[in-house]
Amino acid sequence: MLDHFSILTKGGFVLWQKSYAPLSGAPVDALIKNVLIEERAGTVSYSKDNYALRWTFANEVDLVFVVAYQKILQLAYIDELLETVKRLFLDMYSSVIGDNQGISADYNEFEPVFSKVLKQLEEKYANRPRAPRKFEETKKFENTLKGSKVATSNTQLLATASRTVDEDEITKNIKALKLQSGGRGGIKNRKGGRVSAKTSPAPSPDMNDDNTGKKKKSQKQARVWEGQISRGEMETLDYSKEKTEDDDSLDADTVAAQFMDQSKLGSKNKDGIYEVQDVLESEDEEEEEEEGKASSSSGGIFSFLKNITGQRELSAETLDPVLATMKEHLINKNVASEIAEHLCQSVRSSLMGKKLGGFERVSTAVKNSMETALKRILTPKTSLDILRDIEQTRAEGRPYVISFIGVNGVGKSTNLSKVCFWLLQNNCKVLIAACDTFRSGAVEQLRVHARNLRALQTSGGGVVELFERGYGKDSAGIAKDAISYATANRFDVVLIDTAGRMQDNEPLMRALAKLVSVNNPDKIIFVGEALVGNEAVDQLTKFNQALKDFSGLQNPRHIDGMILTKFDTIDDKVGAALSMTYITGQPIYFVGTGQTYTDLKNLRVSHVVHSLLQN
Ligand SMILES: Nc1nc2c(ncn2[C@@H]2O[C@H](COP(=O)(O)OP(=O)(O)OP(=O)(O)O)[C@@H](O)[C@H]2O)c(=O)[nH]1
Repeated sequence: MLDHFSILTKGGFVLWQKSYAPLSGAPVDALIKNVLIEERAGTVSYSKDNYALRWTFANEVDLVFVVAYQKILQLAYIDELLETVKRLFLDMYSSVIGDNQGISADYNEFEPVFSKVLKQLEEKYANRPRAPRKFEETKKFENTLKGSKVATSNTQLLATASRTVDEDEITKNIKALKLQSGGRGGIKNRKGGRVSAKTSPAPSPDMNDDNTGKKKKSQKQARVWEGQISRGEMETLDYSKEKTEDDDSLDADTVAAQFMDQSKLGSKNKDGIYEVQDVLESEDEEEEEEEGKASSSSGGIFSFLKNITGQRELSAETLDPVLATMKEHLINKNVASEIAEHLCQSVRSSLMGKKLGGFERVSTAVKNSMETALKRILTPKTSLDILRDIEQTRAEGRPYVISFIGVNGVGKSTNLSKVCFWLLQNNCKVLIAACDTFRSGAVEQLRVHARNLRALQTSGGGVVELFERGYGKDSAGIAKDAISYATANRFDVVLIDTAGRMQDNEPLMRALAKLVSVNNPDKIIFVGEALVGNEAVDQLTKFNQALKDFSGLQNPRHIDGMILTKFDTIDDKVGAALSMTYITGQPIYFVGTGQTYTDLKNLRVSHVVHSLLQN
């Protein structure tokens, strides 16, 4: 028995609903928020707490039909119920569902119709062989069907009645299994999701230079992992006792000349807040956008779809070729293929059955729908105003804590330092906690940054200090000590630098989850390269999973946002911005655009959407 059926407008207004049991935890609201609004409608089902939810669209009138039932139940009639109810409801009411989507109409007469349909379907399916859910069951089921008993007595039943549900269910199960075994492996093996850099990295000075005028031979030394370091080495590397303050005599102008680009400096807004620059739109971008608006089917933006001509009603036949082109286009822009597929499915679900007006083309409808979907995904759902949050924690008498996490070499330390520069420009007192206790050179790298930033700030308002305890020690403990020190000494912000780690390295992921659960930072920022392709899905999913699985907390934390680095190397292949936002549902706080402290920028949604959709 099902628990609930709703008929809603796509805007979330309920036209008609029927509940057979009180619903706990608002599963339909969760479906709207997490699936329909987040452009995940291309998926076939959604589960929330104990409920399974399925739905179908009537795009011609912008309605959604949703059914909720206990997920332990195997209700084979759900698909047929949804389709039948949709057909009958539209037969009865399509004339009243006009411009205001039938919000004021009375649907009481639908109640007996619905009940009758449900009863008939329940009876019809009661006598069928059960469609299995798991693959082992599917196999058994297939064998049973092939076996003499069922084969002789149920051949006809299979050929007719079962077709709509059981066979489809079996095919779906088998397909799902293939996807599980092949799909995930595919992502992992296809590390080559990377795109080649079209523009070379900015020829700016390397921030890892020790400022002596000589470049280090190599930027990094070999990583020394926990357990491999000898006691002697550890003592040599433990700088916690001897603090080197003598380097504060650096001249601000010299450092500025090397590590800042005046032309890239942000500016103060009317409230006196220092804001970093926006990623610059390409010179002809705005022009093209106008062009695209005026004539989206002829040249310029979206012309990659232009050869596909339109027809009156959108069907699988008319939509699929356009969506296939769109998917390929998104993948070429470096969107993870899995996500390009989900998105196109979502757009497909929202367009099927829709009637095209006048001379509207299929490609224009797909383009418009995709543009809306991209904007919806990329628009931040939480505030990006870190400075306001800092004000709040300052009032609470504690520092605001941000931890920077991510895989190796993506630019965590460098971009942490750029964020520190931005905070210093906003008069904050910042403590950098050197919690990469694994890679030799990591602490010294931060020391150079802290020294440079201090030098740059001699005329500014902020203050920066480094909290370091050397190598080989528990990073969670060091972060804790740093936060206590910052609280006692009235720092506004603690920036925790963590060791880079691969998402499959369980011991290191456990250590990260511990750092997070012990210190409960205000923000967990994932630092990821804009170059990453399919690998983005695996990295973010596994980092989030580890924070959940290894935290030991009842309410585990997750990634709160991202910094996308090396944005200067990707030209218009901005797909990683979309992939990362789609997977986490969290915003991109900044993008890194080079190797100086002024190479930190804001990323505008319009810029990403435009770059993704232009030729
Ligand atoms: N072009 C470009 N290079 C960057 C950017 N951000 C960082 N880098 C460079 O990327 C390299 C790695 O940066 P790090 O900050 O050491 O990376 P990390 O993630 O801290 O490294 P691990 O601690 O080893 O995990 C350095 O050479 C940086 O200068 C960026 O936005 N653009």
